[in-house]
Amino acid sequence: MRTPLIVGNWKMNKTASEGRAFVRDFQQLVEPSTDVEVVLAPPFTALESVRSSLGATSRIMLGAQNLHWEQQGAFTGEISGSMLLDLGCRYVIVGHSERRTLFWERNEDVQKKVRAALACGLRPILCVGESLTERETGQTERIIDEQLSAGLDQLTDANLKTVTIAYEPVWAIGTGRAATTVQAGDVHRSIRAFVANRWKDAAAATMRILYGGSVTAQNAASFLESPDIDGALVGGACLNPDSFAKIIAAANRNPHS
Ligand SMILES: O=C[C@H](O)COP(=O)(O)O
Repeated sequence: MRTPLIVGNWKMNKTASEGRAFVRDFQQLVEPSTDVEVVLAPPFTALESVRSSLGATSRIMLGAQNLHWEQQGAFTGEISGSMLLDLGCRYVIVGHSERRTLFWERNEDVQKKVRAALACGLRPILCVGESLTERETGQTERIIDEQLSAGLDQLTDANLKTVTIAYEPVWAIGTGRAATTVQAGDVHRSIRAFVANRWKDAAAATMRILYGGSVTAQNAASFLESPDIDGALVGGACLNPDSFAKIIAAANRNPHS
């Protein structure tokens, strides 16, 4: 049984006080049941206000959008996993395509970040996905296999169990042009097969694979009905409490076994 996971990646949006206002409205619309896990991933500067607004008993979890691979030291402007853990984060997004393309993160960097997250007890959400050119030139599978090979390299079974993969075709992010459910379903199936071949069937069976890229309240259900799509990594549509709550409701209606 894979519990659906819906993650809202706020990217560089919302101040700390806007984060408080979001939580106030959002909690009136949704308090997740045991059938779906919900993670809010605000910018670093809003983590504390979101955490305190959610309250100690909320089932809604906190995630971060990035971390540095070192625990501490002379890395001006960076944030470590243990700092995030101390702020109440349970999840951290690693290797988002915006980090890879705008901030030059390489597979080697992503690998170090996944390991650093696991070492301090955070659950990494490893993002993979192809660009439009890579899809059009038939390289989707190769690119994703390389990203998975680097990100999951040498992880123990216990560690693999706490990793989530997010498939985000770069051409679908923020464009309003989501992948079709068939396109997403095909890649999700091949990610699961890759994990099964390379690691263990058991790891592949329990690993959650999220779809991300122009997910909306309108199209979420069609993705979540697909047997290999275990949730969503949502950007634009998570910034509005109402549309994000509707995406969560779609996950609640589509439990996977
Ligand atoms: O992390 C979220 C993704 O990049 C998707 O963003 P989007 O829903 O705005 O396309």
